[in-house]
Amino acid sequence: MPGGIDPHTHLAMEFMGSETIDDFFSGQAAALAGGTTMHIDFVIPVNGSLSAGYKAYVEKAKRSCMDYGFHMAITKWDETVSEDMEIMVKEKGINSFKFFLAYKGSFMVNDELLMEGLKKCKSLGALAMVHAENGDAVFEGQKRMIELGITGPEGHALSRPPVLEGEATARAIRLAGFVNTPLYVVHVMSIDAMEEIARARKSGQRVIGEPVVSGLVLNDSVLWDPDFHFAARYVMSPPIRAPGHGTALQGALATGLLQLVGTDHCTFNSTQKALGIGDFRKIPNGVNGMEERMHLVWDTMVASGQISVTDYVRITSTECARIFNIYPRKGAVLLGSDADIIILNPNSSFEISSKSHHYRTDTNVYEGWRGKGKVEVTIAGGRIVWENDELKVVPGAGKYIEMPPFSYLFDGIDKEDAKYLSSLRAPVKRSTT
Ligand SMILES: NC(=O)NCCC(=O)O
Ligand SMILES: [Zn+2]
Repeated sequence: MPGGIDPHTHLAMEFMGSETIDDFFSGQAAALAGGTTMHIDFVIPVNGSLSAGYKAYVEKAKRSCMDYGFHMAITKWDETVSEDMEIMVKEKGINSFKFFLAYKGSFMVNDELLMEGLKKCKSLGALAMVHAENGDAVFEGQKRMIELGITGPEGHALSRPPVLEGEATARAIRLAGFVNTPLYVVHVMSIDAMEEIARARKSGQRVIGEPVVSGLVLNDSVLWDPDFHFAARYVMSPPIRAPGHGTALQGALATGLLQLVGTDHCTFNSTQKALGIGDFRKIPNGVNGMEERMHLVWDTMVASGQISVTDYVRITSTECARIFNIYPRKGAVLLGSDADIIILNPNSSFEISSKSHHYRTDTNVYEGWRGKGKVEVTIAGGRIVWENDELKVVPGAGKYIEMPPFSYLFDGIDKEDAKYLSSLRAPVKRSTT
């Protein structure tokens, strides 16, 4: 089957101490256990420029073992950002931009900035992505928890309940509808957000929903664990939800209400997570998933009989390639495609442990998980790169994949816009006499 494509990881959270960059480059094997291409979110610190960030990350990515592409996060707005976006799309092969509706005081954008970004994305044929949580309300929720004396990791979940994810998802969807441009909702973690996406799609709106492995297979009980260090490992945003959300998200994937599975891989080690002892707001957000995605989705959804092998290929590979406009080069085994192929043995089993994983980080949120369905061989670009649990490729072998704008999600938007304009019955010609 075609190799996995991870639509969403966080390389550049390294400026916050994340070790993801090492997982990706030095840890090498992580994503090759079934993944052949990854998509990296690349968050520029608020005072940096898009062009400078791009240059820096292109340089680092030269060490990559696997093919990769970039998304870029937009955290502020001015003429330079707008011009840089244009350069990124037209000259650098970036066709998606992420907007954070959460993280008040750092990455968060307000509605005005979001709309500027949506309009710019539309004009460039680039896909707007949103981290959908109401950042102002989360801030309020955090204050409430601290006032109640709730300072541990459970305060993280309690301060940003599903309703705040649902609200931001609905708002982003409506604003994207108002601008009439496609929208991609990253890390959908709750029924509330999923239902907003499903409703919008039913009405014909161009909205894509991406749940992530952690949200599909874990539940929030871990955040109530009496051991701070254990609980803190699971802090990510939006939070891992109460039992019931994950199974509903699996059902939505199975029935096509949600479209593809990401990881939002963004690891922090125990020392970094311990920064939040006594104040959950200081626990760096993020969990692993890059190395486990293909195995866990197979185990929980295919081995359990919930979806077919064809569906598995669609949600782990093909749909991502189509959305980011690199199909059929990626996401397919066809004449002329990149020959990215995995051989997954449904009868062999896997076990996850921080002792054997290929990340730099010292913990694994899926510790002890055993399951069925193991990727035994990964072929990238026609060459075996992973076999017998061994990496057979050297840093630098991965290629940068340019992603052209105007994916299928933009088909027909011009006609819809023309229809809208002709529906206005305005301006009304009036005589002033
Ligand atoms: N998701 C998460 O907790 N960490 C990565 C940054 C983000 O996307 O929120
Ligand atoms: Zn995010």
